[in-house]
Order: sequence, then structure tokens, then C-alpha cells
Amino acid sequence: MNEYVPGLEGVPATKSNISFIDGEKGILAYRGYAIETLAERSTFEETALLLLDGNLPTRAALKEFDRDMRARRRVKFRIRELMRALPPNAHPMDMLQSMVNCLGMYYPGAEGPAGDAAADLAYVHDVSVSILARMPTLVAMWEHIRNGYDPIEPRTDLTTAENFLWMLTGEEPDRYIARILDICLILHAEHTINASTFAVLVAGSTLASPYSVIASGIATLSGPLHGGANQAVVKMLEEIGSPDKAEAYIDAQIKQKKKIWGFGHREYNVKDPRAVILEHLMRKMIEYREGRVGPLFEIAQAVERAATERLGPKGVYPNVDFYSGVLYREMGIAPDQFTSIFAIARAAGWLAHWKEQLGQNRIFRPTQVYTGELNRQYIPIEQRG
Ligand SMILES: CC(=O)SCCNC(=O)CCNC(=O)[C@H](O)C(C)(C)COP(=O)(O)OP(=O)(O)OC[C@H]1O[C@@H](n2cnc3c(N)ncnc32)[C@H](O)[C@@H]1OP(=O)(O)O
Ligand SMILES: O=C([O-])CC(=O)C(=O)O
Repeated sequence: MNEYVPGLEGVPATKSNISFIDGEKGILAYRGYAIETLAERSTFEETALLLLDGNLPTRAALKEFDRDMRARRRVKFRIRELMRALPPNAHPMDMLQSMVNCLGMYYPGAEGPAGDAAADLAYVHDVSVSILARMPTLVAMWEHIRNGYDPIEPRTDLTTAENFLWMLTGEEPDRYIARILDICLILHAEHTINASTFAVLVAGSTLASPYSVIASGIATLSGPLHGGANQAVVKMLEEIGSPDKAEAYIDAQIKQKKKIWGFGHREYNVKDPRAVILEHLMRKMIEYREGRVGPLFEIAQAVERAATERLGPKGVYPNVDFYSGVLYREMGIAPDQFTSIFAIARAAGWLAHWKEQLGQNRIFRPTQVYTGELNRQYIPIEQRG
């Protein structure tokens, strides 16, 4: 069993009952519920609790979770001061990774589980709420702090998505747009053992602080081969500039063996079911805005047609990152914030996996295939030439 598989493709690294993918049929389910059903009927808060606890919550459990989340949105003055000390051009994902780690120095829970099953369940729930409630606050606060303004205080009368838009813009959130964002959060909340979730499992398996565990996930999500692709997609669409230039751009990229951002997935050989929903949400947005939207969607549609024609035969189709940025751009969100929005949603899945890992924990310690030399003679520096 010492065969090396690059990228661990197809190698099971854990057992999990959190989510399921059928990459041939384009199926994704969280805890057995189809993603399409959750997108239509659930909310981010309910989905987060479903992921954490395994079942759809009772009305009372959801009410309590929602109340806790709202009550814990604020962050301490010290956290705000630390954020002010960061360079204004810091990438939001770097800010988020650092500040989530800092949360662990200011709020309880960094000590890790005690080793008592019942106490640990309460502990895991408590620290999960602490992280889930405050990550959107950090992201929205950063938008103001990096631009030299005072951040906007969170409100307790709004949902996670509504409050995020409120904190970002200082304007009363449009309920229709906030519901679109809410669905985006549901769609990004979980996706089996992807790179960032694997990082979370590895860090969690050492019994590290959950704040550090989530910071590992944020670091890993930030790369353009993973969550960072949503920012890269919008940059690519802006570079293309108009739908009629899409074909030539795609041809040139493929010829130079460069990536088409937002395309391809280790698990799917068909169009990602979340990309299907995000595209549909964009159409809803266009309808709602009576056609008054920017040019990015039409360019994205032209890129999808051209890239699918050329890469489809290899099983390379749009992934979740392809249409999300187009939607966020329509919400007036800065492109370098897109991956942070992904992170505030994915934190629900990361925490669910952290909890599951603690229940079946064994430290991750794989092996390697050594390709170096052995028994080399040490040559004193004077004799090395
Ligand atoms: C939330 C997420 O993480 S979703 C993924 C977000 N990432 C991106 O959108 C970045 C662009 N996509 C990619 O880089 C890749 O598709 C990944 C990283 C997502 C998956 O990588 P892998 O499973 O290792 O796929 P791999 O690189 O082996 O690709 C298989 C073939 O499809 C091609 N291919 C895959 N994705 C792309 C792409 N985006 N553009 C052009 N060609 C691609 C590869 O060149 C390769 O072709 P070959 O067999 O002729 O050499
Ligand atoms: O599953 C993956 O490899 C990438 C990921 O996190 C997602 O698509 O949401």
C-alpha cells in the first residue's frame, strides 16, 4: 500500500456522513438533503445547524442557534484595534486568517476539547457559534477599516446574509438580494473532503485550537486552484471585456496550457450542480433588476459556451466559483472579498468536519516515498570548491 498517488486523487482520507457527491450525475447532498432542496427551502442558519448536528433542527433549536449567532456578532474593541494595525492593502483572506486566530486569544475555546463526551459536545457547539457568528463581522469590518472608515456595528434584527450586507454598505439590506446571498452561503457551506477541509482535519487531528483549525482552512481555501478562483474568474472576465472576445481568449489560454478559472473539478465530470443554481440566481437577479446589470454575466455565458465546447470532452465544466463572483459583483462587493464570503459559509462545513474528526480522532500522519540519497559522505566546507 505504498503507491504514491499525486494529489491523493481517489484516496479515501476519512469516513464522513456530512456530505455526498456523485460527480458523474452532478449530485451534491448535505446530510442526505439535495443541494437544490436546501437552496430552495433552507436558510444558511438552518443549513449550518444541519451540518453541525446531522439533522434538520427543531423550531426551538434553530431559534436558539439563531439568537446565539445574532448575540455574538460583535467583536471586542481590541480586535478592531488589531485590524486597524494591518496594512490597508492586506488581502481579505490574509486578514481573515490572522483575525480568526486572534479571536482565539480573546474568546473562550482555544484550549480544545476536554476529553469528556458530553462536555465536548457543548464545547464544540459553543465554539462553533463563536466562530460562525464573528467571521462575517470581520469580513464586513475590514471593508471599512481598510478604506480608513469606522466599521458599521452589527444588528441583531437581521439574518446572517442581511446583516452582512448591512455591515458592508450601511444601507438597509434589500431582502431579495439578501436572500440570493443567503442561498450563495448555503451552496458554499460544505463539499466533502476538499483541500481546505482536509487541512482542517489535519490541524484538528492534532487537537489544535479550533480557531487555528479554521485559520488553516482559510489559508488553504485562499489559493486560486481552490476558493481563490472566484476572484480570478471575475478578473478573467474583465480582461476579456466583451462576449465576442471570449472564443479567441479561451483558444489562446488553452494553446498556452493556461487555466480557465472557474472551470474543472476533481470530483465532477459534469457541470457543478451549484454552478447551475448560481447561474439561475443570476437570471433571477437580472429579472429583479429589470435587466439593469453589468456586462460580466454575458461575458461569462460566452466563456462557458467556448470553454465547454473545448474542455467538455475532458470532463471540464464550470465549478462553483464560475458564477459566484458575477453575482457578488452585482451586489457591489469588491472582487478581493469574494473568497472571504466563501470562507464565512464554508466555516460551517469545516466545523462539522472538525466535530466529526474529534469523535473518531487519530492524528494524521501519512507516509512518503523517499526519493533522496542515503549514506552521503560529509565533506568539510574547505574541500567543497
Ligand atoms: C471551490 C473549488 O475549489 S472549485 C475549483 C476552483 N479552481 C479553479 O477553478 C481553478 C481551475 N481549475 C483547476 O485548476 C483544476 O480543474 C482543479 C485544480 C480544480 C482540479 O484539478 P485536477 O483534478 O488535478 O485536474 P487536472 O489538472 O488533472 O485536469 C485534468 C485535465 O483537464 C484540464 N483542465 C482542468 N481544469 C482546467 C481549467 N480550468 N482550464 C483548462 N484546462 C483544465 C487539465 O489541463 C488536464 O488536461 P490534460 O489531461 O490534457 O493534461
Ligand atoms: O471539493 C473541492 O475540491 C473544492 C471545493 O471545496 C468545492 O468545490 O466546494
